[in-house]
Amino acid sequence: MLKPQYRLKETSEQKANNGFRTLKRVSTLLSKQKGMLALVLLMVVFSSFLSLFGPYFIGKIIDEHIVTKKQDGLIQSIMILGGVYLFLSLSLFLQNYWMAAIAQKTVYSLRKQLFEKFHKLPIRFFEERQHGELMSRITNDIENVSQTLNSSMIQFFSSTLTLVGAVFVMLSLSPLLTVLTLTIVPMMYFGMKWITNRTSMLFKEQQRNLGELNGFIEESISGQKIIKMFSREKKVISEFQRKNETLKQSGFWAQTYSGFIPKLMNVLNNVSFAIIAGIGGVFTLKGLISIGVIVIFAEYSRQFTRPLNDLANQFNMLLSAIAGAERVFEIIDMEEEEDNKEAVHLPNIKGEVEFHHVSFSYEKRQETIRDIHFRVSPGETVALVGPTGAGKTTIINLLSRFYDPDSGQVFIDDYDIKRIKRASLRQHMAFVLQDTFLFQGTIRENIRYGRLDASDKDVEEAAKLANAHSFIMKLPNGYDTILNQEGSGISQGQKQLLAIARAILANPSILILDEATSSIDTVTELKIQEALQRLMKGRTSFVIAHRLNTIRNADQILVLNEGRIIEKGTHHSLLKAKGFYYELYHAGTGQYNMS
Ligand SMILES: Nc1ncnc2c1ncn2[C@@H]1O[C@H](COP(=O)(O)OP(=O)(O)OP(=O)(O)O)[C@@H](O)[C@H]1O
Repeated sequence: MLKPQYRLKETSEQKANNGFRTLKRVSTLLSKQKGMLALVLLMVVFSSFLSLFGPYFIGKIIDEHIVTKKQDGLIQSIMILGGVYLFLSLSLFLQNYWMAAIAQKTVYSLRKQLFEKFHKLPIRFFEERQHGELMSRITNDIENVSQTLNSSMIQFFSSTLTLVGAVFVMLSLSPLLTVLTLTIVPMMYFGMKWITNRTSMLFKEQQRNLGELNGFIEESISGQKIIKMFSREKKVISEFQRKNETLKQSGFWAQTYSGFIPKLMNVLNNVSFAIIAGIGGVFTLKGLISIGVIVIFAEYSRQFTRPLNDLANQFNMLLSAIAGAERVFEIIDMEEEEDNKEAVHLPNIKGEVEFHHVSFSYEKRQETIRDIHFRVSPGETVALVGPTGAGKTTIINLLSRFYDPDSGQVFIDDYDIKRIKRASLRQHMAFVLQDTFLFQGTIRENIRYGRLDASDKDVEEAAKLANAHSFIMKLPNGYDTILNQEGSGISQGQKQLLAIARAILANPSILILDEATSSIDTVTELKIQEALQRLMKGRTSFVIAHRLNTIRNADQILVLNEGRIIEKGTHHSLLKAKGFYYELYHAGTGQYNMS
């Protein structure tokens, strides 16, 4: 396995640049919904204004009606105040409603793009990466972006506006009291810095521990059978307890420190209130400001400590969403497995295959196969044999264009397969592999995967030819029995019969068969052999062979060792030659030992 190559080390400057670029890209995505976005921004401005105007108006009411005990117009003012808060609520509701729509549309299209991209990437991409990690990009990372778009965008703008607006109004009412009230800002900054320095480290540790614990849980659920087989339950539970304990410890400290934040904000709010009440009171007595101004200040100071706190939180969320979006874009930008511009559809073919001096390596430093050269006539069966790692699967990978040769060519009926559209090429092939992959769905749907437009009758016909019909009919719901991905409920051999039915339905000219190494009961084995004979009849078949019977019947045996074809011929001619094949055949106790 290759190591993932996308984790290149970045300098901090590159990181900032990338972050900025990602942000720009997200805004381009958002700008597709300009109209709605403009409405949201309008509502944000409106609500920020109203949330500043409310306290200001309360202050005015106190000065004009309460302090002076003048009742004229008081009712009207209170009604206006009621209206202000009503519209404030309405504008908050609307901005959330529209923003949720924008965010969901954006992540919907991002998710769609990413999923479609997965299907355009070469198989190499998936072989080089952990599947769980790829899945987390389409789930966790996109969710991260979604949450930030949903909440942080609005909060970011409204916090900034409220903050600027509050300071501006406060300055216009009493510059001196404003400066005194703002003295808590540096205290807040240093206090928050002290806490976040500790929490950011602890949260990372908590995430890491959580990841480890989740990985361990996943592993022990999927490995339940083996755990039970070896009676390792106690060991697994004690290992789990150790990881759980570590998570508890880091979680405890992360929560404890981050729990200080609201306490600190509370203390500082009280300090600012004390400053405003105390010093504001003195100013009022000296006639410098009115009582209403004290009320306005008290209310505003509450309003700007909150946005300051929000902004810090939003910034953290924004950073993690950028990281998420970057991981998503990274895949969206990857080079696709594209067909040649002149690539053609493969018409009906006879099934002649030729490898013309083909060499290939998965990794640059080591050549996997070298100068592979052979020709197969239509309808022939070719057995690929050789020790493990000899390159048998690689030859199949090249024939089906999961990879392309570094040099040399592969021909099907005189078409260089590089000039054939991949999908068209694979339509002429069917695969029966060791590990049959079943999708969640009915048996009928799973067989129909071979040819989607096949009728129920075709499906049953194929199942009969594959010797699968009788076991299917014995299942409680027959062809409508639902299988899960693991195909639990049916045996290994029965899974292979289903794979053969699929291949029969696909009716390919070229067949690729990776024989199972696992032993299957003799009756099922006979059924498989019989079904395979029917399937292979009249088709060019490539068999990664493990069974003596298959090899004996092959028209051609290619003996591979260390990436080269070292011998070629039929079973008899190769035995007669007394070379590598002969050695393999007689290896050890005279048992057949091909892989
Ligand atoms: N995706 C890959 N990336 C890098 N190296 C690979 C990859 N797949 C296979 N190899 C290497 O290429 C060589 C040939 O592998 P291949 O799978 O073709 O062997 P094989 O003959 O099919 O073996 P087996 O019988 O065990 O399946 C091996 O050394 C293997 O380690």
